[in-house]
Amino acid sequence: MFRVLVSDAISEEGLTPLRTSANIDIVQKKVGEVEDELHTFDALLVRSATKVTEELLEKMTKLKIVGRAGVGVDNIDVDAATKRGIVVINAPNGNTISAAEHTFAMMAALVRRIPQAHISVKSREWNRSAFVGNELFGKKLGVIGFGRIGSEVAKRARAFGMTVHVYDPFLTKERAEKLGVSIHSLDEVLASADIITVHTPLTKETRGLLGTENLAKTKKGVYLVNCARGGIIDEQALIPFLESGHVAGVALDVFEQEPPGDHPLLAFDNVITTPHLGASTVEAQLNVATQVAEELLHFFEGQPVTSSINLPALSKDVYEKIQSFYHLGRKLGLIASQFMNIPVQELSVTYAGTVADLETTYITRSLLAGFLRPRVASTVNEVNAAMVAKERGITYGEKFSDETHGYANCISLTVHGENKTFTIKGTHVPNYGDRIVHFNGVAIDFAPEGHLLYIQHQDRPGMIGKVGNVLGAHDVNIATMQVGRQEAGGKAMMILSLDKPVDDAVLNALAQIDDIETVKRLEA
Ligand SMILES: NC(=O)C1=CN([C@@H]2O[C@H](COP(=O)(O)OP(=O)(O)OC[C@H]3O[C@@H](n4cnc5c(N)ncnc54)[C@H](O)[C@@H]3O)[C@@H](O)[C@H]2O)C=CC1
Ligand SMILES: O=C(O)C(=O)COP(=O)(O)O
Repeated sequence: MFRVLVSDAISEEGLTPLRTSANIDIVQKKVGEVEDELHTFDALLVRSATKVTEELLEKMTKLKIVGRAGVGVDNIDVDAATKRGIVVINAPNGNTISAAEHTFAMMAALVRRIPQAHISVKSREWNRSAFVGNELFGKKLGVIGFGRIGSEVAKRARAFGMTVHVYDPFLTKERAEKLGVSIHSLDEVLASADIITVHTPLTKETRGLLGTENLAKTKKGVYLVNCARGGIIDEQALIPFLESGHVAGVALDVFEQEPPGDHPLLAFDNVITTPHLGASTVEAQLNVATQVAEELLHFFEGQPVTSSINLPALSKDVYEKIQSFYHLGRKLGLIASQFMNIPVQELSVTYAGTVADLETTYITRSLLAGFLRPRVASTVNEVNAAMVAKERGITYGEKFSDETHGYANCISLTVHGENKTFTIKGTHVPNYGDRIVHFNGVAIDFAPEGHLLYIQHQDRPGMIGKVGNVLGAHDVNIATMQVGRQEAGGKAMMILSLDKPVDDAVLNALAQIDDIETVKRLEA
């Protein structure tokens, strides 16, 4: 049974896929109301209200996944989640249209002073001359951040006869042209726009993007809209620009602190606000809740999730193609790590044959997780493998080659430690399974499964019998045995698959046999 804590208001209808699963128990409570049970939840579903801090994650010891029913994950400590191997997913496009429409509604309301006029009429006034506004038609709209929402806002602006100037350092010229907008530098947008709307995520780079210095570069009489995240426009910096009339008006759906309390900006007649309503439509809420609920189900069923913030994105189709290699990668990493039980500096993975055309990033992450697992006490999986490797000073890289050694596909892992290098190669044979085909310089063929024993020895007659005798004397049954050698009479090896793990006494007894150089226990 998986336990899901839903700690913000999430569409009931959207949660249906989770509710109909017999294996899932949903608890809809605020974090503060379930303090004693936090360690029992496998998943946490939130919107923007719950702050998913490192402290909270520390208490949720069983947590495997955080789902954000919406876009912005600035309320989630993604690094802290990644460090713990917790997947973070969001619903990136379910509320795009609602947020774009809300932005447009705010922009129109701002330039036509609709909220102020509304309050006036409700106060039994009829003062038409006090609410003369501006047209949107013919104006220049500066869009900062041209992702999903920014581009939908631009489409609507064009329909209103506005010219759109975009600043987004990650936007390609081709995409901008396709959408009928022109790309400019930030300074150009600031200097030319009659209205500026921001649609970036809140990051280190975008916090305070419109602060004193940049606000001073805007046109006198500019209107500003923030329906993205509080803090992209610096609230304190804005005050003198409103006081001087340089900024003609501001529309804010979001604040640095929500709710904003008795905020000085609220005292300005030309600041209009809504309480973070961009995504608050029946349609958007149903979309985002359904998206995260379905993703959560996939996750619990062991299927890939496609909207993860801290994992390479993987569609079901791609997952099905890489699944076998993903397991092979894990085994290669696991075995190599035990064999090289010394500090290592570098892992080099080479893909050859059919596997080289697949989404290898994910396979490498799996291999890395397999490698790190015997070395770290905490959870390590594809989510945090890269981070854990970095913390431990282990670098890794991928290469591609044509050298398949005669197999349809081949993954080769070379581990570099101090004064020692180890290479293992594996292949996946459809309908047969994973095979290790090269181990420590010797061509061999064995399945990376169960309790394995590696024995390196000199190639002499009678070695197999001697090993069999020792294992028999210790009541250890041999399931399979593979032998290989570099050359007749030279370095040779055996890989045995045993019915049970062997203890140190057995290893010591084997190591006593003449011509045996190394004995290692490997669990796969
Ligand atoms: N008010 C509300 O209820 C809602 C607010 N949002 C917020 O709207 C914002 C945009 O959401 P989406 O369009 O879905 O995200 P998106 O990820 O599709 O687009 C963000 C864009 O910002 C650009 N960007 C990143 N750093 C930048 C920088 N330093 N300068 C300029 N551009 C930069 C990116 O290249 C990207 O094109 C997010 O902050 C999101 O949290 C989203 C939905 C509802
Ligand atoms: O999706 C987003 O980024 C939003 O800002 C929507 O926030 P909400 O889910 O309405 O708290």
